[in-house]
Amino acid sequence: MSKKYTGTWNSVNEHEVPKWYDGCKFGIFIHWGIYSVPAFAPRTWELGAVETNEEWFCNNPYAEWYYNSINVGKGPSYEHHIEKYGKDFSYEDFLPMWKAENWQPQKWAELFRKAGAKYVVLTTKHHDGFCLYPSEYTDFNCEELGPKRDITGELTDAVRSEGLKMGLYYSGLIDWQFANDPIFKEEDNFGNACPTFEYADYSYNQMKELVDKYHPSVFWNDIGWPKQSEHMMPYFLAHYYNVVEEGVVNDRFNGLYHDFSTKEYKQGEANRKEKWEMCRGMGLSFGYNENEGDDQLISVPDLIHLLVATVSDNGNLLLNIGPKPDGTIPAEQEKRLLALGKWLEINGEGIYDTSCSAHLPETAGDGVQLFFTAKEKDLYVFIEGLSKEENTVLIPGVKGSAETLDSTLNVQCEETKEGMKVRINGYDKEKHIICLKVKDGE
Ligand SMILES: CC(=O)NC[C@H]1N[C@@H](C)[C@@H](O)[C@@H](O)[C@@H]1O
Repeated sequence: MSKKYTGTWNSVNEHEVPKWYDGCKFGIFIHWGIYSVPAFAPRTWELGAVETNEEWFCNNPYAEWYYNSINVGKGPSYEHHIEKYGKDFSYEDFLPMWKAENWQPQKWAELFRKAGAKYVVLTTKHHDGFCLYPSEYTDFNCEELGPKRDITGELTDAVRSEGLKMGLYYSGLIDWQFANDPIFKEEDNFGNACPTFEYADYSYNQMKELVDKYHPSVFWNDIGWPKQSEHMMPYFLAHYYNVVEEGVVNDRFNGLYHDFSTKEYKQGEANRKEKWEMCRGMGLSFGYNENEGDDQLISVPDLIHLLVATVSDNGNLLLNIGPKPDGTIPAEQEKRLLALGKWLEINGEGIYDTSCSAHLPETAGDGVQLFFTAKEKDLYVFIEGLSKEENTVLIPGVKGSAETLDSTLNVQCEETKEGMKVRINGYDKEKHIICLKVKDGE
């Protein structure tokens, strides 16, 4: 008999992070919307690298912020809009250009599976207020306008048919259909972006309809929760957990509640003692940005490093893709997903369903980095920075014998008083980070 939650903080605070979420380690974030049509933002900074002040909001690298980037009336996106579309061309005028004519949700889901992802999170309503599902509370949605399909419903079915979990993103506190003064700095709006009871009711009803229609395994709220309905939060969470027993939520609920905490690019803190999730795009944007070609995206080695470093620190990686308006995924993004999947085919045993090891990451000389994960008593050692075909690496404080997850490598182990000395033959740089399994090594 599954636990029944009541609408009280005492009750929902008993909720624990479900094992499936901790074990999944790698998910795909999808930002797809009207903003995918102009697909424009300047390539400036990673979130968290600079202050989110006027300079940030007038040079916003997030292409999904296009509405605000033209609403501020200055900066590269505004100038681009005036030059390319003219000052009388509104954001909503892009809607008929979002046709999704080549969209095949099953192909997306197959790609995510091949990438080694175990869950997906789709934007159902981003800050522009456009709904990627047939909401009962607004006609500003993708069944009535633009693609004229239930994007959320079709993708949810395809993702689940490929054996992945489906999560939904909702912009809880910013909705430019309700409040659209230009945002020049975070404190202007984020704290109280939509300050009406009308919006509080609207957003509560939409979040509940998303839970009831799609039973999302992850409810990924963004920005925050309306102050006017904060007292309703435990009721929503109790309803969500009662409807979706395996449900899990992030930490963007006004700091009042979370199952897992989030980092976004450089913003946010990770504490390995609790479950957290890193989300980022492959470039500086979540929405598709035509200014981000292959050379501007994170490299495959850096992507594999990000996954290993995140997982070894008790995190999940939620890696974003920004599809084009026709429903295709940019080739440079697909290439990276497939490369990650190829690496995970060989090394996934040291990633999926592992937990944090007592061993902390450390350097092993000659620029070699070590990362660790554990699975019951077995220890997995990730070795980054090998360069030669033949390498000798000392793994301090580790005893026993190691086998490599990559069967094309040859590994000999020698126990020394400092730890395990391993000789690795057959390395080449296409292998990126390699993984050794040390039976009973944890
Ligand atoms: C830290 C924060 O509030 N980020 C908001 C940010 N979240 C990203 C996943 C994207 O959806 C951005 O467009 C959004 O502003």
